[in-house]
Amino acid sequence: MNVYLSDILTACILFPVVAFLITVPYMIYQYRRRGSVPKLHTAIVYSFVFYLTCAYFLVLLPLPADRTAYVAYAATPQLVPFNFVHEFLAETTFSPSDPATWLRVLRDPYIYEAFFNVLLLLPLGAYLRYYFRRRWWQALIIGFLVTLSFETTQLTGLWGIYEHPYRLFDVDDLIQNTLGAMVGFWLAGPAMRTLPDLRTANLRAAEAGLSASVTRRALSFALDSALTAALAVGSIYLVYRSGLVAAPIGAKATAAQALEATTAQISDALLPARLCILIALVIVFFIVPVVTRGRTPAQALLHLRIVRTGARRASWYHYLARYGLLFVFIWIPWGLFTLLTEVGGSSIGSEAGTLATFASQNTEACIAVLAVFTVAWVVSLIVRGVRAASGRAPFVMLNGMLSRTRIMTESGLAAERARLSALSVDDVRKLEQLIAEGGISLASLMRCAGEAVADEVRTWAGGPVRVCVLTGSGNNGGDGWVCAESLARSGYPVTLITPKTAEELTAEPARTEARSSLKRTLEGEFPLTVAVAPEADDAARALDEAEVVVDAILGTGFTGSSLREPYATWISLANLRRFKGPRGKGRGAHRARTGKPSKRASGTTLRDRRKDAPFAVAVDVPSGYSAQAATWADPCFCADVTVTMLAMKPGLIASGAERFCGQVKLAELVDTAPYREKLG
Ligand SMILES: NC(=O)C1=CN([C@@H]2O[C@H](COP(=O)(O)OP(=O)(O)OC[C@H]3O[C@@H](n4cnc5c(N)ncnc54)[C@H](O)[C@@H]3O)[C@@H](O)[C@H]2O)[C@H](O)CC1
Ligand SMILES: [K+]
Repeated sequence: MNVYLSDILTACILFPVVAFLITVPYMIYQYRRRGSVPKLHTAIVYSFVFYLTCAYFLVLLPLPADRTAYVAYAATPQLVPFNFVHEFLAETTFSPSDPATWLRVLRDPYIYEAFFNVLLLLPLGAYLRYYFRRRWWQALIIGFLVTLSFETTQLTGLWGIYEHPYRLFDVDDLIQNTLGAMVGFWLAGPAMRTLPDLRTANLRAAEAGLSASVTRRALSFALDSALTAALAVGSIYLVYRSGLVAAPIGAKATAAQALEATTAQISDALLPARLCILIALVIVFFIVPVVTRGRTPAQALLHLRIVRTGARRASWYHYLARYGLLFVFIWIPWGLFTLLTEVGGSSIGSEAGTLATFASQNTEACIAVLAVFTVAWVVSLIVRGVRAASGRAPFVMLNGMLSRTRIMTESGLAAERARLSALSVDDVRKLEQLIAEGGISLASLMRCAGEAVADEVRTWAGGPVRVCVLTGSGNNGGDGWVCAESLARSGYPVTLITPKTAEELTAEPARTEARSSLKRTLEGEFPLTVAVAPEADDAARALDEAEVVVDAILGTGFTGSSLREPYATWISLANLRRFKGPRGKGRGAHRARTGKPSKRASGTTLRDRRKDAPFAVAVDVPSGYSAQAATWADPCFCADVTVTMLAMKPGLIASGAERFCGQVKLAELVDTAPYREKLG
């Protein structure tokens, strides 16, 4: 026991630091991928690394005194399964009928060691289910492999470092540890009902990453400044080292010599150093952005870009104006300050003479101006920073305003450009025709559209979860068929709900795609459950079981102000499932039976979705929502993400669209630029 405790104590002191160092690359990866570090994920990864480090060291320690130490009890592996039960029964005085012996059981080494062995891998099982979203059999295999690695490390004397095994290879440890992983896995299930859904946290992190936050920009400026400083210091060192110019004060100068040097001498000799600083600034803040079309080195690292207002590409003079102004603003208070401090100096340059005389006569006034300027600058910076942090306004600095430039994230820029190049629904149809005339068939567009939605599901789910695809009888439904096939092929259990058989569909290419997909699944190429015009109860069951719902009922072909059956019921059921939970879990039984639309269920925001709600993806546009007019029917599908095809549509970028569309992502499917030109 003491061994365990002292090991835990060492771990408590040392491992938090080690775990943090291991977590840092993860944070950098997340920052670059999503543009923000998801706090919850980072905390979980940190705790996981910390736990694994502790667990491994608990297994390794204590080490033998020297490399050749022979540990007698560890020499022969214990290969009899459940040996600890035999040993316990042979030695124990425990009797179920005698309560006085009950406590003794807990103090029996066979029992508490078994208990600790189970406890050791219990967190692993929980992490595997909650964070890594593994299935039970995957947790079983991983749990077993981890414990096997523990035992083998002991058996091989830390992989040959020690000449003999120093801890016993015990098959019972394997059994108990693996059991622990499974207990953790099962306990995580109920716990997950109250724990936050990490996949939604991912969605929020990606959303947060769209905007160039103040912290991200401050970090980028700090990194660029550090790089500039490094370049400047390096080049100054090289310049003076080369002997081409005299150092301001000779390396071997005495203090007296240094004091004798006049301000002018120092100023002359400092000129090359000042030039070095200027060149470093020009390289980092001008030349690199020109070469990379709008990114300083740190901005490239943090996925930021300088653009003109309106998300247009900036030119070289924009970078010059932006950073030129910034450094002028930074320099003004500094220059004023220098001027003031140099007053009374013996040799002020003639050009500064008049100013200096003025400054010497009005020192207090100059200090006041300097203070007011600096305070106003800092206060305005803080005010704009706070406003930006609260999401009320983008963080625009004065130099940005004057140079008409902005800093945006790469993902935010893509979203903004997509928003600015939105097309009306009619234009999207014309675009489709132009693309088809250009040689890319509508069927292949449909395949790309379905794949784009399937990719979105895969990114979110991270593993094969149960999916329910709701399809309509038009081409939006066709996208749904392609998506269902793609997911089924990657091992996702998919149920596709359709109002008609594939044969009865009339829209093309949806009919052809649905028929061939059905043929392939009937031939056994991939498993797909197809429910044709199911009863409301059956549809509800499929939705209750699903972890992802794909809405491919209606797209841009939706007309009117209400939905016809069976779509209205399906959408109500999907919304009910997301906002009220599965049947029998707080949802009215009568509503569950009839699938009667609930007014409250539609048009609720992401915040109101249940934690265990399935992830909802709308294909092109949520069904019941007008992609053109931004009006909606009751019910209207509420999505977490809408994957829209070819171009953004006016309804998707209208204010309040988020309520139904969630996050809107553009799937361009093909390079639309040449066809847009033809569209005029
Ligand atoms: N055109 C292409 O090749 C591609 C299209 N893509 C996807 O297709 C849809 C647009 O398809 P379309 O067939 O024009 O319309 P819908 O599927 O959205 O709907 C038509 C279908 O819906 C019925 N309907 C209309 N209004 C209602 C209503 N109020 N209630 C019930 N039913 C209604 C109508 O009768 C028709 O049967 C587009 O959004 C894309 O998702 C591909 O992305 C690319 C190729
Ligand atoms: K849809």
